[in-house]
Amino acid sequence: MDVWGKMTLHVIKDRCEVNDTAVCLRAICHEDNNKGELVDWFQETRQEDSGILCDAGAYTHTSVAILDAIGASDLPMIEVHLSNIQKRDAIRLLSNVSNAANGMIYGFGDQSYNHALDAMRGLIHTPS
Ligand SMILES: O=C1C[C@@](O)(C(=O)O)C[C@@H](O)[C@@H]1O
Repeated sequence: MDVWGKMTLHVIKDRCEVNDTAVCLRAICHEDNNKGELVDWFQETRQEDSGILCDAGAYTHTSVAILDAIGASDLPMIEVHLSNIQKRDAIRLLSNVSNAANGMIYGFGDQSYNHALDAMRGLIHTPS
């Protein structure tokens, strides 16, 4: 079974990083296999950052450090996954990261990221 699809992260990144000038949204993508680097990345969120889309990969299911770093950023966060983590093996049913998430989008392959960007646009631009 093809779980993740054929789209490379490089292409997904290029697609997400296209400036959306209509709503002043600019995505910056960061990919790292090292959990500490990811924690650093979340801790270094910049003043101009408005939100986080997070696919923590396998760390989703194991990392409290990533959860804490995202929580400390005080930014809206949408958890994203290529695959439907609820439909896979039992170990993926638990997400630590979702405790800091405004919402989750998963199971749409590479389109998950587009849907998550749309959802983030809504979160950022909906007056509270
Ligand atoms: O690394 C990954 C990829 C994933 O985050 C996804 O995007 O489908 C789902 C995780 O369970 C898995 O460990």
